[in-house]
Amino acid sequence: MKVASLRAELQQVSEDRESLLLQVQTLTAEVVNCEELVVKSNELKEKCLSQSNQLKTLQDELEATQNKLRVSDLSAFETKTEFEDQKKLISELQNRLADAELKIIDGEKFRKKLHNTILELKGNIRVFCRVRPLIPEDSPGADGRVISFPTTTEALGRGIDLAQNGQKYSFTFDKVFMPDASQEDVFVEISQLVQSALDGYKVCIFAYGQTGSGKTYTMMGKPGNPEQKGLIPRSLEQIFQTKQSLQSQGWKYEMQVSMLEIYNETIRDLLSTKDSSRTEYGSNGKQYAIKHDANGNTLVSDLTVVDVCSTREVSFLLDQASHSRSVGKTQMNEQSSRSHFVFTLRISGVNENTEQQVQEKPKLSIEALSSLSDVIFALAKKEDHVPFRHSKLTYLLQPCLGGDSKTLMFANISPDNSSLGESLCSLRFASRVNACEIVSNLYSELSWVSGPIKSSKARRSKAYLYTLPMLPCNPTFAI
Ligand SMILES: Nc1ncnc2c1ncn2[C@@H]1O[C@H](COP(=O)(O)OP(=O)(O)OP(=O)(O)O)[C@@H](O)[C@H]1O
Repeated sequence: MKVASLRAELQQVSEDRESLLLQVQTLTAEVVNCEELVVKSNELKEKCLSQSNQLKTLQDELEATQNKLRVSDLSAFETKTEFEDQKKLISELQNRLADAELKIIDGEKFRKKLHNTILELKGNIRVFCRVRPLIPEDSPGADGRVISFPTTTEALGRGIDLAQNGQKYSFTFDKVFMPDASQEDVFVEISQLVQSALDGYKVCIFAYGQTGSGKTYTMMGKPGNPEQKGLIPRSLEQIFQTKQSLQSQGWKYEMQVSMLEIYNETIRDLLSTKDSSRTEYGSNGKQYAIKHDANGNTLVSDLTVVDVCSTREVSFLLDQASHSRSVGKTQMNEQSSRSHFVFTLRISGVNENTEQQVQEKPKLSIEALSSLSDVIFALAKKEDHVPFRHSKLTYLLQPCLGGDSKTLMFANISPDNSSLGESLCSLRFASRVNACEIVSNLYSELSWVSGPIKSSKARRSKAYLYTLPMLPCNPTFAI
């Protein structure tokens, strides 16, 4: 019984053991599972931690970006406001600029008017006297003591005295240049006239005097020596510089040059491309007829007119003309004093902004020299008939002696005593010309002579620069 009970018990124990073993197995498997789960859980934890870190970073970044966005929004707003302000300012400045431009245009018109008034007050015909220094070519023993320059307040810089046979002859001009006056000193005095040419007025500058008295030196200067450049190159430099600076105000200028020589009543085109050395003087097949149109304008037919844009181009043409003159001189076999050189610059300007014009209508006429005195004295005596048509030269000068035009005559004087007679003659003639100032203004009112020369919109302008040899001494010039 006991054995049976023990067996039963053993059986039970073994069953329990089996069951427990099974449980152990199950639990072992579960433990393994659990361990795996713990590993996984740890991995997940780590992942979670890293992701939460990432999330944190992203959140921080987001916040920073949002901050930035807010700042950007703010600055965009500020920029927009600033832009609007700037736009307003620009529009304000544009209005002010337009006002200023109008004021400049008005100011420029006013300046032109004042400038012209000043020149009119100075006289539309002015005479400058220039005494050249003694040069090695002067006769041996020559001295300049026959000429002196008064130092009284009224005559300083304007007076010149000549002593002949114990007698003193005194003259006063608008300006007297002593022998030491530089080319620059002389140019300073005429630069206002050059400005007038740019403003649309006809300007005529001519040099008068005996041979060797310095006409060419005054007008052209010494080639190859910049300090001794004459009035023509200096005027051209001023004209081209002003042309450049006026471009910003809308002005566009066009310049044309012609150069001719008159010898013995014959006109010679100094810019003709036809080789004049192979032809007789003045007879290169062209007639150079002087024509007057219905408006009273004068033209020289067939004359070469060259468009120029720079001083270099004009220098080239001046060289060409000078060469042509020297060829002509050889043909003439005469002293240069018998020929007259005429340089003409035509200036046409238009302002694209204001549609203003400064324009010259072709008007040129040439005639012989000796009639100049007849014309001047007829003007001085206020005679009904002024003999402009008597000579080519006075035809040429006709537009320059009336209306708004400005004429400047240089009386060039040699200083040596052997030239005294001719110097006296030149100064007497120059004095008579000087006396014509007021008559010139009077003449502008005589509509029968030249007709209207100016309209409010368009003006002619022309710079004439001449060298004229001396007129024959005429007792009627005596003062
Ligand atoms: N102001 C001056 N200073 C220095 N030299 C001068 C001056 N004026 C003239 N001369 C010199 O005097 C000489 C004669 O001058 P220029 O040739 O200009 O005379 P001109 O009146 O043109 O003569 P022409 O009528 O014969 O052509 C030249 O050698 C010139 O260089």
